[in-house]
Amino acid sequence: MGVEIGVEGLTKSFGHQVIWQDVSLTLPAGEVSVMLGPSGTGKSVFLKTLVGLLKPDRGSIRIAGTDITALREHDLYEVRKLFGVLFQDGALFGSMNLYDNIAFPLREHTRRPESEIRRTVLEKMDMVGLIGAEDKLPGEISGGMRKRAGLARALVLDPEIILFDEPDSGLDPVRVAYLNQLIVDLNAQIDATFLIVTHDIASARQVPDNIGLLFRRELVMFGPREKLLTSEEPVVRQFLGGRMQGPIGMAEEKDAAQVEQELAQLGADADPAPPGVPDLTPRLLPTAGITRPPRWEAIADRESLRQVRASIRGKAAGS
Ligand SMILES: Nc1ncnc2c1ncn2[C@@H]1O[C@H](COP(=O)(O)OP(=O)(O)OP(=O)(O)O)[C@@H](O)[C@H]1O
Repeated sequence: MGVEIGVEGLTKSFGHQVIWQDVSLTLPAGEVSVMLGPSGTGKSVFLKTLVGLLKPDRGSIRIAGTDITALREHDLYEVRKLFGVLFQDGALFGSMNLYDNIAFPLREHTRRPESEIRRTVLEKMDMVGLIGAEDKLPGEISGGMRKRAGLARALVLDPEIILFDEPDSGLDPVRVAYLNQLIVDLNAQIDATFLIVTHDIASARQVPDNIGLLFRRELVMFGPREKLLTSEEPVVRQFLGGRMQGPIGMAEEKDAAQVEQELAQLGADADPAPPGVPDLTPRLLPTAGITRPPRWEAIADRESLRQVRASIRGKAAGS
């Protein structure tokens, strides 16, 4: 069922620049978590720290019970095998066709025979809908296909944890919708813990079990999707509402006086999500036909219960 990642008091700086400090959270085993935050708040740095590519200044990262911040490079190499990472641009080798790109980790890290490699590569290409594109070069396919090829490559070593660095960047809304469905379907099919870094609020509303928000060098909040989506914390509401009014400024945080002035100007009426009114977008469920593990059955039951309640409330309000 994937592995749990426990982060405690994590701090990272480059020279005098503190990126974030005292970050504590638990990524529950097998669940999908999303990390949000304005540009430059250190989301990619967080992913790189989790996978051991960057060393934190302080704090611990427990993966399957081991604090990886205390490990030497050789042992970290073993831990990294637990991870599959989907980099922003798919990070494919431009001169290799998709088949060889996807086979690459298997040829590098295992001694499996080519027949077995072939079976695994085709299985993962099938999972991401790329069968038939084996001979294509990365330069010959669309951005969406490159992301899916990157995802197939992240899957070949059967990772326990998959990190997605802005999987939606550079994709049109329709491709983002397909990719989100693919992420949910994969989570139902494989036993892995997912962490997705994204700017896309629509994805954050529909896809994860948990949402976190990095801002002002801190983890403002991390918790179940429902908690964040109904939060009245100003930073969370501004970010999830995609609004200019609030503590988050164009280049950096605004000063308190400016925030007060804007909120006063805005007035309660203009706020699209007034306090106390939960805006719960329905959760994206695995495609029909995919066998759901008990975790997803429970999510689907909760979702249909929520829809029944919403329709009863709607009828009561209309009568
Ligand atoms: N290796 C490094 N050395 C020095 N500074 C770095 C390094 N890597 C990242 N930074 C700095 O850390 C800060 C956070 O960068 P990061 O890419 O993690 O932000 P982000 O939240 O992922 O941004 P975006 O949403 O725009 O991708 C930036 O100021 C960046 O310049």
